[in-house]
Amino acid sequence: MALNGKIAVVTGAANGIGKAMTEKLLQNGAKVTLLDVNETAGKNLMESLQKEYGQEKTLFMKCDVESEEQIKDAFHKTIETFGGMDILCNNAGILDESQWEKTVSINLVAVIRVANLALEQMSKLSGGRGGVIINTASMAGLGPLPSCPVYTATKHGVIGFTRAMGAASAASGYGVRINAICPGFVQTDLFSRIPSKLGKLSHLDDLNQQLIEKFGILTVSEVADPFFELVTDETKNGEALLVVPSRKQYVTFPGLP
Ligand SMILES: NC(=O)c1ccc[n+]([C@@H]2O[C@H](COP(=O)([O-])OP(=O)(O)OC[C@H]3O[C@@H](n4cnc5c(N)ncnc54)[C@H](O)[C@@H]3O)[C@@H](O)[C@H]2O)c1
Ligand SMILES: CCCCC[C@H](O)/C=C/C=C\C=C\C=C\[C@@H](O)[C@@H](O)CCCC(=O)O
Repeated sequence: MALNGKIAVVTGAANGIGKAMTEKLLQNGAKVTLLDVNETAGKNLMESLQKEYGQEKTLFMKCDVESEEQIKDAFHKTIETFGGMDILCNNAGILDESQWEKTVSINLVAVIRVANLALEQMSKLSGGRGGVIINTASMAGLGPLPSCPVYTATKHGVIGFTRAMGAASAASGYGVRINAICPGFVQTDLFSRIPSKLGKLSHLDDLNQQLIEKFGILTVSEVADPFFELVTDETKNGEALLVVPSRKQYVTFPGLP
């Protein structure tokens, strides 16, 4: 999928991995709507990107992925402004074991809500032109992080949803590929805040340090390249792509007996 003229929406676009996804998409010719609750960071980034890529290439909207109304407004504004919607980067997420309901609400419920609302716009069966959805899961969606069991659960859920929804989309003829990117540890604000976000399991942070030693830490740019492969490789659907400093790997899952 060449990106010139393609139109993307990125949630959690103002910082971290979402910001890197946004920049990668713009570098390759796409137009991008940036969505984030952090209005200051989002507006500052949009102004910077408009100077680099042109006024007509980016749009920022303050948007809380927990709000169905705000997501619907963002998709309608994207289509009104740019003329369509081809790519969704379902990326916004938090890690906060002391606010576990909010973590589930943002990391799983909202990922499902945003994907379903995007399919209403993108599916060829409802007047869309097809495209691709990339859900941001995590290595914690493939193996447990004892210090953050709720976060682990949400990311396992994102991978299960991705695999099932990708199969459903193919079987239904939506024309929309759905994949998950599963980064290991990535140097971002979320990563930096972890020790203060573990709640009653904060005594287990030393286990995290052991895992960080084992797997290393990615830069956001190191996530952007494999992400771009999931966007552009039209053979990829229902995939979970693990990314750690030493390797990237399409995960194979045990089949049903
Ligand atoms: N940093 C890591 O080690 C790592 C590894 C694997 C996966 N992830 C996942 O990558 C995604 C991005 O995380 P990050 O590390 O870049 O974090 P980050 O905190 O640096 O950036 C997340 C962005 O999402 C925004 N956001 C948070 N809640 C939101 C909401 N309700 N609505 C809209 N925007 C919201 C924040 O304002 C922020 O700009 C998350 O889903 C996270 O779980 C992170
Ligand atoms: C406490 C850090 C939270 C960061 C959240 C972010 O999503 C990053 C997660 C990164 C890594 C998670 C690793 C989980 C590892 C264990 O499940 C381990 O058992 C997996 C072993 C897999 C292997 O190949 O050995």
